[in-house]
Formats: sequence, structure tokens, C-alpha cells
Amino acid sequence: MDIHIAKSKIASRKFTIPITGSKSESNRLLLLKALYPQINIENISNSDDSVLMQRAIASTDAVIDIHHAGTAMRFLTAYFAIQERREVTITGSSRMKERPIKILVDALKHLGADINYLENDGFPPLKIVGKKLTKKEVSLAANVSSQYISALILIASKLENGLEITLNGKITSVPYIKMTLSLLDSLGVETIFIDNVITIKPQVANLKPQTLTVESDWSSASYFYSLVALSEVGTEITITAYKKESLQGDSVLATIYKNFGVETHFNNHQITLKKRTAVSQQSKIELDLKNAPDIAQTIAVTAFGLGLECYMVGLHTLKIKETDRLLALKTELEKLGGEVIITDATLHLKSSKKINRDIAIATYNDHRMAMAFAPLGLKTSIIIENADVVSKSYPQFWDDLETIGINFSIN
Ligand SMILES: O=C(O)C1=C[C@@H](OP(=O)(O)O)[C@@H](O)[C@H](O)C1
Ligand SMILES: C=C(OP(=O)(O)O)C(=O)O
Repeated sequence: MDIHIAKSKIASRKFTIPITGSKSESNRLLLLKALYPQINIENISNSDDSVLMQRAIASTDAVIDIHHAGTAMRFLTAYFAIQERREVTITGSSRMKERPIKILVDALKHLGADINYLENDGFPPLKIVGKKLTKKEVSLAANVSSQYISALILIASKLENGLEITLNGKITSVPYIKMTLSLLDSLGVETIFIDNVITIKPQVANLKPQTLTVESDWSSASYFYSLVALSEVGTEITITAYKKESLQGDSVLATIYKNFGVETHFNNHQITLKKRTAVSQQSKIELDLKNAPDIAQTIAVTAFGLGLECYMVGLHTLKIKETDRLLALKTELEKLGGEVIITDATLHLKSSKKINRDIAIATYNDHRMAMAFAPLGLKTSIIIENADVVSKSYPQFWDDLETIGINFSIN
């Protein structure tokens, strides 16, 4: 399905859009619920990745296919490694088979796990025979993906001696590690994170039944920030349900988008995004996104839509996500008339005056490519190819865009 967006304007009505739960929080809590069934989860994400996670945990099949879901792949590898006597193959999409998992598998094997590669060494699919893991110390590289570390933290309190994890190298995507630790803390499991060492104590004796409410997804909020940034001064959109003290690192959007003239007002669990001021063409946006990699695409496209120069560092994880996001951004922004220089960890967008119209944006099986480029429909007519990829994290994305007045047709 391709979507043709005609040059649009956000309708002047005031909208309140409920956004689905964070897929990161949901997938952690789903795994924790499998370990601690007394947990009850509210506002769980309806994203494909969370539905796949739920199904995988409930499944008794010998082969589990988690498609494109990176967190599910990594968290379930750790989970199945401790399901004693259960034998499972975890596989995924062709892209998942290119996303590295060796650092996590080596760490689990060091703890005693029985895991084998079925195709290429270091990559899914994996065959896992669940065992009791008895060691309590492990170290791993922390500069490739925080998901490996979160996976270990999630199972740690179920190991008889808990776990002490030493992180080597520069730690990437730290807020996601802290999110995992905070969720354990809220269950009453003791965790300590000092310098590069994380300690998780073994399971608390009698964990009380409790309900945890997932905050809405901040990465999904980024597309509304972009829509407001690309609109006239005075435009407002309200989204729910958010917390001022968020566990999600992408909540840094509220600070970053001030650079694009967008103000954020918290009112109970609603946030209103308002375009307060126009942005000078001379502004240059400079950001380090090592703690919030998932909003890089949104920010690059907002800057392009406003004709601003943008230089982002800390993007070393983008090459191993749903697609090589650095290359995908460069290719698609250049079709639109942008000039982009990339390295393995940086992206430099030059300022530009013109946006080519009726360009078809390829999405590379990456939900964030589709959603990041859609707001450009406020500046020009644009085509988003394979637009249904959005369901990986935000299945209602196109319905919500229609609600706020974006005009499009489906081919
Ligand atoms: O733990 C998580 O929920 C996530 C961690 C991040 O991955 P990396 O740590 O691989 O950067 C992020 O990009 C991903 O969308 C979700
Ligand atoms: C990178 C992402 O997800 P995952 O790694 O879980 O596939 C994402 O949602 O942007």
C-alpha cells in the first residue's frame, strides 16, 4: 500500500490524540509478567512488536517467528535460555537474520546457556535449550545495543544468585537500560547501577500482585512534534497519555523541539505541542542522539522541511536497526533535493531552500522511515511507499494523521 499525501494543513480544530503504549515498556513488562504472573499491565502497546511478544510468550510451538521485532528477539533469547528443558527455535524476518546477537548469546553462554546458531554465526535464527543458569557474573560490550543488556537484566532476578553485569566500552542507549532497571525496582527487585557495573539481586520472596500502567510511546510522539514544527505559528496538537517524569529517553523531544519553535505543555496526562515561534533559516541544529537513537529520522526530516542545517552524532546504532537508517535517510532526503553526508555514526544535513515534489519515499521495511517522512506532506505532495510498515510500532498512525487534517489517498 502506497500513500499519496497531497500538500496539506493541520485543520484548525483542537485535537486530542490518544497514542498507544510504549512498545519498549510493554515488551519489558510482558517478559516480566511471564516471569512474575502476578503483574497486571495497563495501556499495553497494540504495536505489531508487542503483539508478537505476547504471542511468543503464550506459544508452545517449537519455532517462534518474531518478524522484525528487535526487542522481542533479544529479550526472548534470554527468556528461553532459562526455561528449563524447553527447546525452542527463534527466528525472524530476513532483516532480523542480519541484526547481530552474538554479544548477548556469548554472555548467556558464559552463564551456562545452551544456544546454537542455525544459519550464520552471530545472527538469528537460534536454537535454545532452556537450562538452569547458576553463574552470577558476566561482562559484555555495551556500545552496540542496549537491548542485550536489558535482556540480561530482565531475567537476572530469576537466577538463583542474581547477576552482576560489567559493561565494557562506551554505553549506548542508556535510558533504555535505566527503564529496564526502573521497572524491576517498581516490582520490588533490588538493582544497583554504578559506573559500568549493574547488580540485580535475586527474586524477592513474595512479590505482591500489582498493576503497572505503560506510558504512551514517546517515539510515536515525535511525528506530532515534527508536524507541529512544520506548521504555522499558533498550531497546536494535544496527545495523551504522558508523564512528566518519563522512563523513556525519547521524552527529550520536549527539549529538542524548542530548537524548532515547538513548546510542550503538560496538563495531567496530556501534552500540548504548540508552534510558538518561527525558526530562523540561519539556525543550525547540533545534537548527540546516543541516548535517543529512534528519533534521529524524525529530527532529520523536520530540519530538512524547515530548510535548516542539522548535524547529529551518536548515531552508531542506526546501521543495525530495521534498515541501515543512515543510508536510508541520505538516499531519501537526496531524492527530495537535500544534501546529506553520513559516516558510521553521524549525519550532516546541509541547509536547503527547495523540496522536490511528488517524490516516492522508499521505506525499507522500516516503520520510522514512513512516519518520519509523512509530516513533509505539510510542505509538498509526497508518496510514502509500503506505508503499512507503520504497524511495527504505531498501527493507527495513518488514521491519526487523517484526524488532524492530513489529506491522502491510498493506492
Ligand atoms: O530496549 C529498547 O526497548 C530499545 C532500545 C534501543 O535499541 P539499541 O539499544 O539497540 O539502540 C531502541 O533503538 C529500540 O527501538 C528499543
Ligand atoms: C529500533 C527499533 O526497534 P527494534 O530494535 O526493537 O526492532 C525501533 O523501533 O526503532
